[in-house]
Amino acid sequence: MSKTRIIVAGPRGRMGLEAVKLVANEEDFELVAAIDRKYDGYIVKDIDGMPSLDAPVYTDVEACFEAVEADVLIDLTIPEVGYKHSRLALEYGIRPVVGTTGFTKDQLNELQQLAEGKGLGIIIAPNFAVGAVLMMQFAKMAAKYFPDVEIIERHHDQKLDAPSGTAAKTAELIQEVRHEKKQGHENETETIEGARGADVDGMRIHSVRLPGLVAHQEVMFGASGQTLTIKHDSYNRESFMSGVKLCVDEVQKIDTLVYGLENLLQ
Ligand SMILES: NC(=O)C1=CN([C@@H]2O[C@H](COP(=O)(O)OP(=O)(O)OC[C@H]3O[C@@H](n4cnc5c(N)ncnc54)[C@H](OP(=O)(O)O)[C@@H]3O)[C@@H](O)[C@H]2O)C=CC1
Ligand SMILES: O=C(O)C1=N[C@H](C(=O)O)C[C@H](O)C1
Repeated sequence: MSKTRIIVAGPRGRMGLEAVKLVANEEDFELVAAIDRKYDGYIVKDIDGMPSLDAPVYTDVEACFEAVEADVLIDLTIPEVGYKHSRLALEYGIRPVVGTTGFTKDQLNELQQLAEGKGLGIIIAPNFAVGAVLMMQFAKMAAKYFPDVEIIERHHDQKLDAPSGTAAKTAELIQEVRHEKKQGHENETETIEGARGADVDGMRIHSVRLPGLVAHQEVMFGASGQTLTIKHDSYNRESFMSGVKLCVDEVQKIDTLVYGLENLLQ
């Protein structure tokens, strides 16, 4: 069987480096290029801290897609760049697996249309950790019975987007089963702006950013005389890699956009 030919965008990042290591360690995967904004013309193994791989590095994405035959692009960058990479990848017949968070609904719709037009798969997964996906699913189940809910996500202080993609996705899943409800006292006021967090149909999202954290989320439900808390912690970035591998395998079998790893789990 031939190997899956993979391009990683963002290879020096916290997640990108872990993804490069995954590709290096999987027998069925081959790194055919990396997209990096600083090391144009290098070979991956010549960049400090990278595994010993001979794949070329490109800064110009189109030049990369023109020159390199690839099956899958793994994107772990920033939203504007990840969106641009995904569009171009689809144009070039390469299937994107996107971990980058912060895409807008319009961007998701556009990518879905493009993927379907081309008959290609694309997977956008706000969280690749299986435990986090289960946490979101359990939260959705609980929200049917507990409409009062606050999401508290905690991340390292280098994270750019707030709320996290996982929190946004959790809120979307809860919205599917929860009727809009303003929580808290009807006359509550914020004496310091933002004290009650972000408001999604009346439910609240709180984003904590501190050094020392990796990626953590609690979904807390309350009802008369009881609370229920569903919690997930990622203590390192390896926790995301089995999900990345699953997405690389699955994206080659589909011809539309899949948003969320839960859609791939049996
Ligand atoms: N789906 C999931 O399970 C997970 C998703 N994420 C998401 O993945 C993304 C990356 O996270 P993380 O690895 O922690 O972030 P890092 O900041 O560590 O890495 C981001 C990478 O993107 C590159 N980059 C930044 N700006 C540009 C640009 N304008 N053009 C090209 N490359 C650029 C950076 O290069 P440079 O060093 O030069 O800035 C770096 O290599 C985030 O959106 C995060 O939310 C994170 C963890 C899990
Ligand atoms: O930036 C991160 O670190 C993470 N980003 C994703 C998100 O925004 O939900 C996934 C995970 O929480 C780690």
